[in-house]
Parts: sequence; C-alpha cells; structure tokens
Amino acid sequence: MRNHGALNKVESEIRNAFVVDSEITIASVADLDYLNAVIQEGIRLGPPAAIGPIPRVVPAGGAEICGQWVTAGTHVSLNQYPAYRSSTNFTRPEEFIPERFIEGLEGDILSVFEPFSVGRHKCLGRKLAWVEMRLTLARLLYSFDIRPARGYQVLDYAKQQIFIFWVKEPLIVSLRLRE
Ligand code: HEM
Repeated sequence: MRNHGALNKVESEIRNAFVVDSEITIASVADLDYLNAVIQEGIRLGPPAAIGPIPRVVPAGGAEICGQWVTAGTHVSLNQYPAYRSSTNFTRPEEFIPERFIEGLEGDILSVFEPFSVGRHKCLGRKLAWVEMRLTLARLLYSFDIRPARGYQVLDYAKQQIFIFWVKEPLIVSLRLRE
C-alpha cells in the first residue's frame, strides 16, 4: 500500500491473468509469481510470528546450539523481526522490494527467511495460510482499486507494538469497484 509501483504491478499481474473472478482458484493463484513475492516481502517486513518459534527451555545438562554451549534452563528462541530487517541478511532491508524473491538481490540470504519456522514443530497450517493469503489478495485486487483513505497515512509495520504478536493499528483504505 505504501509502494505504488509494486501495487500497480501486482494488480496488473492478477487482472491480466483472469477474465472473470470465478477463474481465481487455489490452483490458479499459486502460479502468480509477483503476488507470491509480494506476500513474502510483506511477511519479511512484518513477520506474523515475529518471535517464532516461541521460547523453548534448554533441558537438564545443557545443549550446544549453533556452536555455542547453552546452560540448562536458558530460554532460547529466534527473533524473526531483526533477522529480516538486518543488513547482514538483506540488501536495503527496510524497503519493500518483492523482486528479491523472484530474481534475487545481490547480498540477500534468502535461506534466513523461515516465517513458519523449521523442524518438527514447523507451522502445521502453513499451506492453508498460503491459500488464504493468495486467494484473499487476488480476489480483492482483481475486483477493487484499493488505496489509502484520503488524508490517511499508511504506517510502516514497524511503528506498531508487539508482544509476541502484533498490536495492529487500523488500516483505513478506500475500495472502489474497478471499471
Ligand atoms: C501467515 C500465517 C502463519 C504464520 C506466519 C505461522 C507461523 C507459525 C510458526 C512460526 C510456528 C512455530 C511456533 C513454535 O514452534 O513455537 C507455527 C506453528 C503452528 N501453526 Fe502456524 N502460522 C501461520 C498460520 C497458521 C494457520 C492458518 C494455522 C492453522 C489453521 C496454523 C497452525 C499452526 C499449528 C497447529 C502450529 C503448531 C505446530 C507444532 O507445534 O507442531 N498456523 N506457526
């Protein structure tokens, strides 16, 4: 919403891919490269599970984690937010650049990006989440021109508070049925 170039591009991709909205299905939206990249880039800048996995406790006897010895009882986790906004891992980390998930940006380490976590507790609902995100965005952007409401400034996601999950501010937009 804050990046007009990306918004126009994803709108065009969706509107050129379908003739009627009934063609927008779970299968057909999976092939929309730019839509998929927009969703990934949105998640990178505002990871829904910003501290995910939620903290675990190192068991009795301690454990080696990433080459470091960690004593029993220590709470450990991975903070996705700083990992995704760090210039160590991403080029121009504060900018919304969906293209990094298509052709790649020099210096990006995309393997850092694991919003659904990894391992045996990896998100069970990730495929459903992907379907919901693709279908919702595709249906909305196919039918409506969506712009920030007049006089309303869309905030950077980072301006919101977070306590494991985000306290989201209202997003006030105008929806106009496209011609
Ligand atoms: C963009 C949306 C979502 C994100 C970013 C996300 C992220 C995550 C993350 C990071 C974990 C690991 C938590 C941990 O181990 O501490 C997790 C676990 C889980 N998620 Fe999601 N999730 C999403 C949507 C969903 C949906 C839609 C469902 C179900 C309908 C779901 C069901 C679960 C379940 C059941 C687990 C626990 C898996 C286990 O412990 O074995 N998630 N999710």
